[in-house]
Amino acid sequence: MSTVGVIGAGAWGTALAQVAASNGHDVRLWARDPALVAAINATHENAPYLPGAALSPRISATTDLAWVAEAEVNLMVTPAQAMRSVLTALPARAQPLVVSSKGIEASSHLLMSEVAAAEHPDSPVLVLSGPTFAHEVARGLPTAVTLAGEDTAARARVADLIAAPQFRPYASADVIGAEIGGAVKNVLAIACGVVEGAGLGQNARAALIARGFAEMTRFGLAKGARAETLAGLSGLGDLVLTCSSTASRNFSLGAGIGRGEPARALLAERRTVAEGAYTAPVLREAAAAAGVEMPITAAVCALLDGAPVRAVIDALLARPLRDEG
Ligand SMILES: NC(=O)C1=CN([C@@H]2O[C@H](COP(=O)(O)OP(=O)(O)OC[C@H]3O[C@@H](n4cnc5c(N)ncnc54)[C@H](O)[C@@H]3O)[C@@H](O)[C@H]2O)C=CC1
Ligand SMILES: O=C(CO)COP(=O)(O)O
Repeated sequence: MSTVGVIGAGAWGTALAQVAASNGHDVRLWARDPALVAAINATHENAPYLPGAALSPRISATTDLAWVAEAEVNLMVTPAQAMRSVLTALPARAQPLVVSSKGIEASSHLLMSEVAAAEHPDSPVLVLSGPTFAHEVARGLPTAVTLAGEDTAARARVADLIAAPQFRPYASADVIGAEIGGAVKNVLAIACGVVEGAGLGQNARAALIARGFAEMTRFGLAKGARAETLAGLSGLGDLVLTCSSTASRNFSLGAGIGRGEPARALLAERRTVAEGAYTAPVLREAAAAAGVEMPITAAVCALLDGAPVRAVIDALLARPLRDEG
């Protein structure tokens, strides 16, 4: 049995820790908050972020990043905008880093795998992404993910550590594609939430998923992603999941905006991260730089900036008619 490090003890990091521990591995789960660490170790529950999940005693929470860095593999699961600072503090070893967060760095427009490669050039970098609500994974419900990485030996080793009948990693070499799907779908999930909150109906939501997927594909292809990755678990799969359920933080943020609640207030009252709110403005800039049209992303940005819901929807619907392809 091995030692697996998980860096970031929110809902997803904790669920991934449980996956590795259920496979018999010792798990070192890093959090920056000593009170959370103490509570997880005392109660075997992460009550603020993953309430109700009984955690394996093989999971040891810690604030000691150097101790976690000794693990055979480290899963990186902090909020995207915190990823670089945590990677900078993480002692450099040559072991694999598995990026499991979904977002784009605001200051650099870099994907998380690019940030990881820049900070830890000797580590193989992989991406784990897909339709994975943390609370379902923690309950052991069937889940499939894309595990992307160019280093086939590292990818096989990571798959071996985390795979279980109810947690199926599908291998891919398309790191960029796996990341772009996860980052973009968070923005589109906000848009789908708006449709729900504003009461625009199921037809509109399905149209938004399909046109959002077209938007994700245009951007992904421009950045070097493969079409089949975008149509797979980490792209379309995750888009469908998060555009369909209030269990998605991004969708529920959008639903509040759609009901007319101010985005700023909704974000201020949240403890958990809705990555789409941070990805949207970065994505809009990155898309403009790549010459890619992303009208739904632009609409989400306008709504996050406080534009009235009705005006934003009317502007989207008034766009000139065009070919679907
Ligand atoms: N929750 C889910 O179902 C899934 C989440 N993800 C992704 O995983 C990443 C983490 O999300 P969750 O675990 O859900 O977040 P969360 O909202 O449940 O918890 C965030 C965690 O990050 C910590 N944190 C906040 N700022 C930090 C900083 N500056 N440095 C270090 N730690 C910091 C918080 O204390 C908390 O422990 C996100 O990118 C998210 O998109 C991916 C798949 C599923
Ligand atoms: O990424 C997720 C599921 O795959 C979680 O989505 P939310 O962050 O919108 O809750």
